[in-house]
Amino acid sequence: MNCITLKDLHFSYPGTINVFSGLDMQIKDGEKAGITGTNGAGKSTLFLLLMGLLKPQCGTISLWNQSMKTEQDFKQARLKTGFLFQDPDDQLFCPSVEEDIAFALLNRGVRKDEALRKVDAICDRFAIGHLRKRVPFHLSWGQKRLVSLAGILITQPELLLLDEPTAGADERVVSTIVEYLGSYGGTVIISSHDRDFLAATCSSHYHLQESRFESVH
Ligand SMILES: Nc1ncnc2c1ncn2[C@@H]1O[C@H](COP(=O)(O)OP(=O)(O)OP(=O)(O)O)[C@@H](O)[C@H]1O
Repeated sequence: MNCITLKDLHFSYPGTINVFSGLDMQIKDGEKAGITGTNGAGKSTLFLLLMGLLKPQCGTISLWNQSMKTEQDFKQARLKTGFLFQDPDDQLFCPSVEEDIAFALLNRGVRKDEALRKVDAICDRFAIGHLRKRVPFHLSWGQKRLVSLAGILITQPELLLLDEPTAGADERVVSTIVEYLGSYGGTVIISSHDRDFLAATCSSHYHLQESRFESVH
């Protein structure tokens, strides 16, 4: 089964040239796909379209073989998807790290004591327990990256969309992410300019350029 199928997708930002004019793409369920592409090729835009945060002018987006037609369709799909924004400042908005990490669980109706137990576990795994009471806005870039990741992984999503997860991250953060992805059983799409990181984490490699999504061997 395909996790993602895009057919003849057209998208442009208001008043600008087309980012995509006829993009086709398929990602299988369970695939770990790395995406490369030059600056401005549309990798972040692609993720925003997959999350339903941008709407294509035409073409179809199917997730788990279901065509995404309405906001409700995307809402359901988002419950099963973890999206790491390229800029962690777009992701973190709570007054404390602990609240940010627990947010998605509480938003899904998980009880507070259970959510906090899961926060304990993921903070241990990512060695960020000492940051729990800190204000996310004041963290370093790499710390923000780990907290953002913890906040999306805590729900154990079936699909992970990671937009340049290693940008600005030190070796420890990178190896924490590599280790996590090594034991992750879902579908992952990673946009990155770091080919070594993609080789360490992905089973397939695609290049995005001028609306073409092509497999790289
Ligand atoms: N909000 C916006 N309004 C107008 N144009 C935008 C907007 N966001 C992105 N773009 C343009 O859309 C194109 C695709 O941008 P996008 O950020 O998706 O590329 P990218 O492949 O992720 O690039 P990078 O590797 O630099 O992160 C670029 O030409 C960019 O300037």
